[in-house]
Amino acid sequence: MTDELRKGLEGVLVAESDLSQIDGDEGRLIYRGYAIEDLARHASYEEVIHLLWHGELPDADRLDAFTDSMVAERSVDEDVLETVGQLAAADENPMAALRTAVSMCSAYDPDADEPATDREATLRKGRRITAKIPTILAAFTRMRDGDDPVEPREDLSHAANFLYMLNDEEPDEVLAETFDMALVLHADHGFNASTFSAITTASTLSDIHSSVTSAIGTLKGPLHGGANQDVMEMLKEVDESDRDPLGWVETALEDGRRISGFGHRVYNVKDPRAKILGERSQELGEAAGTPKWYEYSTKIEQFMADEKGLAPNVDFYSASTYYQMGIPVDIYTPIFAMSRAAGWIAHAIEYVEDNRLIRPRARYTGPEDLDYPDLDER
Ligand SMILES: CC(=O)SCCNC(=O)CCNC(=O)[C@H](O)C(C)(C)COP(=O)(O)OP(=O)(O)OC[C@H]1O[C@@H](n2cnc3c(N)ncnc32)[C@H](O)[C@@H]1OP(=O)(O)O
Ligand SMILES: O=C([O-])CC(=O)C(=O)O
Repeated sequence: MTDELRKGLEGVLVAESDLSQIDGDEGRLIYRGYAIEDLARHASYEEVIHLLWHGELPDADRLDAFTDSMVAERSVDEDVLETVGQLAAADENPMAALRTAVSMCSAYDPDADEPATDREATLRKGRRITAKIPTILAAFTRMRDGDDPVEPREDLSHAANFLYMLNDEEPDEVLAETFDMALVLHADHGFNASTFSAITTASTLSDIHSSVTSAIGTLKGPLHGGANQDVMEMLKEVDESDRDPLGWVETALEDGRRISGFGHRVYNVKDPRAKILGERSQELGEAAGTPKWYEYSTKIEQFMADEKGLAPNVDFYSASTYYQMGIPVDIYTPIFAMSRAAGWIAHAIEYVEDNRLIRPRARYTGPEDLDYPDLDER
């Protein structure tokens, strides 16, 4: 036992994993050996899920069978949809609504009672969770606007089907491909905070719905996945202020604010995902004649590098990319969850295969040897 205190578990090695590797000094990310740049360019989200869950990129037949098995699970039980509608009517936070709905899905899962050590049952449950999240999120978003949910389609990819269910309109090729790429980029990232939550829950041999529910709650925070929404709110604030982005950021830093989308526990350089999303944000802005979001972003990026030595993380350029795709700002973080579900499930399954209960300790700094006072003496 060591008494060295590592706040935030920084740099502490707690497990071995075949899933993803991050080189924080070189700005490199790989999923099971494949560079994120290659996967973003060539792989669909379905291929990446297969890679993470089954250890290899599928051949064409396997990909078809895997895609069909995901498509078959897109519909959500009526009771869950009704609850989602109630949460929408109550104007619940979208991440909180997703957390509740995913948790509720376990009541309707045919494998709900199978033990966590049953890998195949956990995979089936994980597949259902991953397939249903887009349906839940699209329904929630529509219902709070007073619109009816749109039934999933079987002939569209995971990414295109979500945009279709969100807008009741089939997305064009650029939108579908951009969204698919965003899902690929967010699918896994080592032992980040939400994945660690998922694993901590899994390490008690609890079920995969509980792991994903824990993880959604963890991703929601502004220091983690919640930052993508904050970035867009910042860019809009800059825009509405009519100030130069540099002046705006300078004031924010002087006020002691953190600039969302910058800094990272592992990357000391620009996040490779931010590079890819930045290019896409620029392309979308040029195509739509709205280059200002990308321009604000690059100015802020330069300023943060010069003044703070901090580089953008994945959340910085996903924000303007989603904005230019017409996606509502407060569902950016649930979209992150939609993708990361694949990584959470992969890690939970991998961890349980060589399980050890996660249970660190804290150094006690409170008082000792107090005399217990009677109620009327306090
Ligand atoms: C998908 C993701 O989760 S990516 C991360 C998304 N989160 C964000 O973008 C939120 C903004 N970023 C941050 O708050 C942090 O950079 C984190 C939480 C991501 C990483 O934090 P840590 O590794 O714990 O670094 P820590 O918080 O100790 O910061 C180190 C120093 O950089 C500063 N710093 C870090 N990020 C920022 C930022 N975004 N804006 C301003 N200053 C920052 C801190 O103030 C600190 O300075 P100090 O030593 O003078 O006090
Ligand atoms: O790895 C982290 O700490 C945060 C992150 O970038 C992610 O989860 O994608």
